Amino acid sequence: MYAIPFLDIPPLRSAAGRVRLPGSKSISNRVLLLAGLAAGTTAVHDLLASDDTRVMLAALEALGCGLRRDGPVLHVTGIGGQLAAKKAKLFLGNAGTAMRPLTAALAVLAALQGGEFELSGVPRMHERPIGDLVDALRQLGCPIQYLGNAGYPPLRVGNGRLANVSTREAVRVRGDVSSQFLTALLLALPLATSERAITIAVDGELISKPYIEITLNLLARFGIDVERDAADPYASFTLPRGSQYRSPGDIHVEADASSASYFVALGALAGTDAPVRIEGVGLDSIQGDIRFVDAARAMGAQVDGGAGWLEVRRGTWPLKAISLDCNHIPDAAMTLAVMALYADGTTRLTNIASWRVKETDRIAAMAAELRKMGATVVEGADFIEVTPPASPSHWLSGTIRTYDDHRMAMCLSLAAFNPLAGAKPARAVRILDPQCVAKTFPDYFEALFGLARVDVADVPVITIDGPTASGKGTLASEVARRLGYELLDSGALYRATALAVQQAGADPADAAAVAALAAQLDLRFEADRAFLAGQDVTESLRLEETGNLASKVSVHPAVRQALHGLQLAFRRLPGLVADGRDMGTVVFPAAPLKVFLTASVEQRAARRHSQLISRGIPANIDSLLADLRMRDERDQNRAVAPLKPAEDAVLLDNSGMSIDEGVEFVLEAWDKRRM
Ligand SMILES: Nc1ncnc2c1ncn2[C@@H]1O[C@H](COP(=O)(O)OP(=O)(O)O)[C@@H](O)[C@H]1O
Ligand SMILES: Nc1ccn([C@H]2C[C@H](O)[C@@H](COP(=O)(O)OP(=O)(O)O)O2)c(=O)n1
Repeated sequence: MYAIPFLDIPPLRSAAGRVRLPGSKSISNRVLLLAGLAAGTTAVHDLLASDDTRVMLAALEALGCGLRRDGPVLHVTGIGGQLAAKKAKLFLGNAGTAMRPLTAALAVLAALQGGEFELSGVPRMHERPIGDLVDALRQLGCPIQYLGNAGYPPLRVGNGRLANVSTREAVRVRGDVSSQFLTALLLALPLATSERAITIAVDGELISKPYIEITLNLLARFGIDVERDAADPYASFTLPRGSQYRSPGDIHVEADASSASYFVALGALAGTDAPVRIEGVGLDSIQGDIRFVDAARAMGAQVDGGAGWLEVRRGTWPLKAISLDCNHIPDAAMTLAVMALYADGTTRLTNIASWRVKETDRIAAMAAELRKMGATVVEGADFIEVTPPASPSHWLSGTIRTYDDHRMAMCLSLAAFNPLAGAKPARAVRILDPQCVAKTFPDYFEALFGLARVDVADVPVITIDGPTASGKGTLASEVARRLGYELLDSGALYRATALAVQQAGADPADAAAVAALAAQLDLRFEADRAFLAGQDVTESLRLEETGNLASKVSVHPAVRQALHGLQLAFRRLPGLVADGRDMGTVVFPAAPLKVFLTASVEQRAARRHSQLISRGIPANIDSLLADLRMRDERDQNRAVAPLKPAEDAVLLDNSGMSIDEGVEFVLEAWDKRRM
């Protein structure tokens, strides 16, 4: 996950390959609640790991459910319909799929068994309406109190005493604001069927019907068959008398069909040479958003699929503008709004009023961000109309706000596509707060970068060269972390070559022998450790002795040549920070930002001294100073790729600077370049 303030996505050109998607959020949280209410243990496979499931799991734990991880499987032992804890305060973040059903289930349990629970969330959750659900639960006689504004969380359900739950009359609930209220009642009301069946009657036209189908499908998996009226299957739902949640034993969570929409769109936009293959969800999905596939086809995508897989290529190009009622695919429809940037006319998406009460007001947010890309957008209470930029030259690069909304971030990342080869100016986008994708798809950007193809010249590189102990490694790794970029510590390659020379007992002066070892270097980096031929060399790599030997073997042109390709391969999405001696002069001569880092030799010796001492390695300042001078001398005066600033390098003497000041200096210089 990119836990950074912003992520710059360079111009993307095409896409191909395979992606396995994380589990569906809607299915995950419904399954968790049902398993938590049922008696016995349910083994949940492929559960989504995300912010929204984490808050649900924390809530279940607080309510006394047993949770046990066994590799990828989560075993949930439910409370069997009996409150184990009668009081709890539950924080539910921004997870509507946790807030609504837990409100309903706990309101019923608290009324029947005497309990008191507080449910709260992040500020945005406290702006998302829940009044219609509360009204429905109050009809049953469940005591519920608003702790903030009437109609919105936070809430207190139950008051510690038993209440009379009356189920004679049908419970009426509005269906035209959010289908999550109906889902919440369907999931919770089996708890109140001991005396008689309960009917839920829907007022108004039910929106997001496919989500109700998911709910009914999962209830059936847990042994509850909801009765419906054949003539009007969305008008009322009856839970039979004596309904009991029965664990199915094992249950698999399908991959998220809404998440699939980004990769279906990717294939439609950029699957030019080979398809984008999506695994974990397919044409057999129980999720309504799978019907996004039809919408994508209507825009021109070529989609194949089967049980648990989809393959998407570009078909018609440019895409065809469409006009579509999106009631059946409310979440995935956002992806259509971004595909509309690449269409041959105006795309109109209607019946999307529910966008306004999601993680953010998605109609307003989408309109604002698409305009930044150069589109013309008209918005109404329940529709959006997107007309693409007049021509590629009207496309704009931009900074995308994401409004703490995972789907805004994922959709708008697709705007980084530049399908017209060589179109100038190429479009890049900056995504603010990229970690908001953690709500449903923590590794979304990694998955995108795994499929996207670029012109390698478009992948930005920042080079940091300088003498030993100037702080290159420290500066480079922090700059890379802050930008979410890859890191190349080129010195480590020369150091690993030095170790290989040592192990082979080769002569460091024998250029051909050393170059042969460098060419076959079996070096692997894994979670901050380095392995040479399978052996952990993290510590020996950093020894001064190794650095000095590296300096000696690196004078041979053949050795440098042998390591050249390896270094270039580090230039990957979304960008690279490379540190060494010749990053700016030889390996990445066209890098848009080159830093030459120096500090006085005395300072550097002192830094190295304290670095070694802090690692428990004995060191002597005088001999370090002598070694450093010798190394500077050799690195600066060798014939090939000597240590020197590139002509266009920014010089940074950090003798009097803190590490943070150095980092800020480079990030500011980078931001200026970007302008
Ligand atoms: N202003 C500074 N910038 C970077 N590093 C510094 C600074 N001041 C002290 N140091 C310390 O200097 C030591 C050497 O830094 P390192 O990154 O290993 O250098 P290099 O990669 O250039 O050999 C580290 O312990 C680092 O924490
Ligand atoms: N791009 C590079 C990086 C390192 N080298 C050589 C020269 C250096 O003295 C050694 C060790 O480099 P390294 O950057 O790991 O050393 P320091 O951390 O600066 O002490 O490798 C090089 O020739 N070219």
